[in-house]
Amino acid sequence: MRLPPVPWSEVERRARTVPGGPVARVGGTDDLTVRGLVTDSRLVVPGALFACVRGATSDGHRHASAAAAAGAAGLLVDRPVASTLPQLQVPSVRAQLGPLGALLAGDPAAALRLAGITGSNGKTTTSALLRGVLDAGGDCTGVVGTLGAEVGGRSRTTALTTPEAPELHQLLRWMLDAGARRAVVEASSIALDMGRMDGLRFEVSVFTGFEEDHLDHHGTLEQYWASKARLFEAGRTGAAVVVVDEPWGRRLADQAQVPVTRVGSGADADVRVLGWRTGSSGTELLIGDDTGGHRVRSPLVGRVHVGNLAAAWATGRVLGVPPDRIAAGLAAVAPPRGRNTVLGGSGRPRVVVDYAHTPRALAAAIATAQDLSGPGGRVHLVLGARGRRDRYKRQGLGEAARAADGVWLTNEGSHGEDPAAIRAELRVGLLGSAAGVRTVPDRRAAITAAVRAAGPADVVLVVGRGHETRLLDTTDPRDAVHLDDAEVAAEALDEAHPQPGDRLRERAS
Ligand SMILES: CC(=O)N[C@H]1[C@@H](OP(=O)(O)OP(=O)(O)OC[C@H]2O[C@@H](n3ccc(=O)[nH]c3=O)[C@H](O)[C@@H]2O)O[C@H](CO)[C@@H](O)[C@@H]1O[C@H](C)C(=O)N[C@@H](C)C(=O)N[C@H](CCC(=O)O)C(=O)O
Repeated sequence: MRLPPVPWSEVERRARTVPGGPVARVGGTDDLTVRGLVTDSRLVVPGALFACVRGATSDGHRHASAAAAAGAAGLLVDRPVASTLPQLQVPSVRAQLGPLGALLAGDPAAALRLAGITGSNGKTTTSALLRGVLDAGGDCTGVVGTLGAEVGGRSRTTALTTPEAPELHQLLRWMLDAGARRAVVEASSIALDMGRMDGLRFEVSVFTGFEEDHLDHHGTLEQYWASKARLFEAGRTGAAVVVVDEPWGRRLADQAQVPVTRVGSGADADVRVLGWRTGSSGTELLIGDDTGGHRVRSPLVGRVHVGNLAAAWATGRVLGVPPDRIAAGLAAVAPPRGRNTVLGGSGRPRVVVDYAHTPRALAAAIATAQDLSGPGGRVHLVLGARGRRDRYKRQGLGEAARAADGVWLTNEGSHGEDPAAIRAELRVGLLGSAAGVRTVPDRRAAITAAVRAAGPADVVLVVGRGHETRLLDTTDPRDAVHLDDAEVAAEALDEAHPQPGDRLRERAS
């Protein structure tokens, strides 16, 4: 639906609702209207309001003339710029992105029931599960997160886990127009910190777990924690579902000012995991809650999903979905792309492709690979680390990798950093390890070599990139090349371990 343009005076009125200081209008007659809020001059369309955001590498104020050339109707600034365009000067442009993004998207969040999901790991899977649960309960639910945005069988790509506020509101509008009544939003700590979700009100928010990550951005673990905890403030969410199997979850549950449903395996859990088992065909768990015991089956593979499944169950209950509908929803959700994606098997080695990029997630992924290996089987790990990001994690990743039987050190996108230096830092954690460590700098070659070396009972675990399909080795995004770990693994499996049927077909052709 194309929204009507919004009068300049209304934009000004909404801007004044944001606390923090004076709003000054420079130019722009009362009959001026704007259509859409944009933060990137390269994405400006005629009639848009261009928000000049000061960033880490650039300053939107410097791109005002490019925005004007592209047809922007007005500017949102925190200092006046030399331009013929009318300007709205505010104390903080970032603080306005939520309220004005909402206004210019027709306030879609007001018509949607929202669920937010945060946690160091498990956000994407839990979002997909919750969406499945809500749809099984009879709703049409949109979802936005690391894998992009989806509603009613349609999808859109996004660059960030939680998009900048104007894009987020536009996506919510798109979902609403497609018939959604609810939306599940993945909330990254960086987004919470930068205010991308300010102004959104969640019916329920979910916490899937916490470990050290994104310290390049947050500085300290405490600040990282505080950013995540922000999602659970009383003004932002109505209820919380918290996985309490580790101290950070218990801390959140204890300090939250909203009603909390505790999820875990301990006796204090409101939704309790009473037992579980996982294998190559999926995961089964027994959950106990105030309505009794429930058997849950899911095609998702790996013990790491036990908490995600239980959290989705609990959230479904908080939102009033009956237990049989929740169970049906969880059973119907296919594994999200690159989250323990399992290939091979049936007499061939298995390959697991996973997004694990933190030490604890890697340890869990290796444990899952061990669960999936056959008698006497070995785990071959293909490991790298992304360049120019969270360097402090590398030694911990190396340490976690010691649990594998063999490690293939490789590239994960160096982003301009020296790839050999990245591998050297991973090696520090692996020092003295019994695991055989080989270095194959080219990622495609490393995956292929690991698959070739694997026996029928073995598992090759490829971690770090999961669903990602672009690999970047310079600082210029235009240099990114296509590389899909699952695609490479499937090719290597077919080449090194063809199924009997494949050979027959080859001979016949
Ligand atoms: C730390 C952070 O959130 N950075 C985001 C932020 O960057 P920034 O404020 O430093 O922007 P900048 O590049 O300096 O540019 C300033 C402004 O000028 C604009 N500009 C720039 C160039 C130009 O030609 N024209 C123009 O208008 C930019 O669009 C921007 O509005 O605004 C940019 C524009 O929206 C984002 O692309 C950028 O995300 C960067 C790429 C990023 O990698 N962010 C990651 C760390 C992130 O946010 N990740 C989280 C967590 C994921 C997880 O949990 O795993 C996420 O939610 O995705």
